[in-house]
Amino acid sequence: MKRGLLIIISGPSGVGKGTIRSYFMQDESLCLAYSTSMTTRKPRVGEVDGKDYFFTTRDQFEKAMEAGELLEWAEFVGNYYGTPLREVERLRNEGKNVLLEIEVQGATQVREKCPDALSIFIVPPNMEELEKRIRGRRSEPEEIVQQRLAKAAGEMKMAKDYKYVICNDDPQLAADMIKLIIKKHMHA
Ligand SMILES: Nc1nc2c(ncn2[C@@H]2O[C@H](COP(=O)(O)OP(=O)(O)O)[C@@H](O)[C@H]2O)c(=O)[nH]1
Ligand SMILES: Nc1ncnc2c1ncn2[C@@H]1O[C@H](COP(=O)(O)OP(=O)(O)O)[C@@H](O)[C@H]1O
Repeated sequence: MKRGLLIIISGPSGVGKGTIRSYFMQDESLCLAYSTSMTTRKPRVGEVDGKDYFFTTRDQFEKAMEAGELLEWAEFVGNYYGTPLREVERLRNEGKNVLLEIEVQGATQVREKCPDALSIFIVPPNMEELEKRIRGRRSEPEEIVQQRLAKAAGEMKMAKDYKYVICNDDPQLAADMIKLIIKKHMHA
């Protein structure tokens, strides 16, 4: 069986990564599996442990890191985030195209380890719209929103390292473009 692709999707907090994903994730022809990350961030209302993230303590996270259980990891606005390696390998060996929704430092680590990973960066139409979206989500206190927005400008500079850059103006259109990109690489 052909090994599945490794697909990285990055973009600043609030750009719409999760929203876009909900438009294409269930498309069976893409044969996708979402890699659930580990994080020390507290769950948001409605987030499910083991589905959205594996919510964990700093201590447990550091143990996983030291044991070499993570494909990549990074600290983002005061919390650790990382990708459990074993599950990614298992799914790819089953032929699934594995989607990593990770920030820019982690993406750099994955590209170094897996140069054939397919990478996509999502940008907002403009920074005012990004601010509107992250505030509109009402998931973080003001202080954290400020920190995430302050990080966004630096993250946008990393877009050049990605194979594709997509603007999330209309989420359906952005999802359709991602579908086309994945299909092209599946049949390459
Ligand atoms: N490096 C890395 N980044 C991750 C991982 N999981 C999530 N992230 C990124 O961490 C950042 C913060 O995620 P989160 O707190 O869920 O906020 P959101 O992206 O605004 O919904 C986002 O850029 C995520 O893409 C991971 O396993 N590794
Ligand atoms: N194209 C879009 N136009 C307007 N609002 C959007 C668009 N895409 C996402 N949103 C909204 O922006 C907010 C952040 O989206 P989300 O998917 O949580 O971002 P991310 O996963 O990148 O942090 C949500 O409230 C979502 O409904």
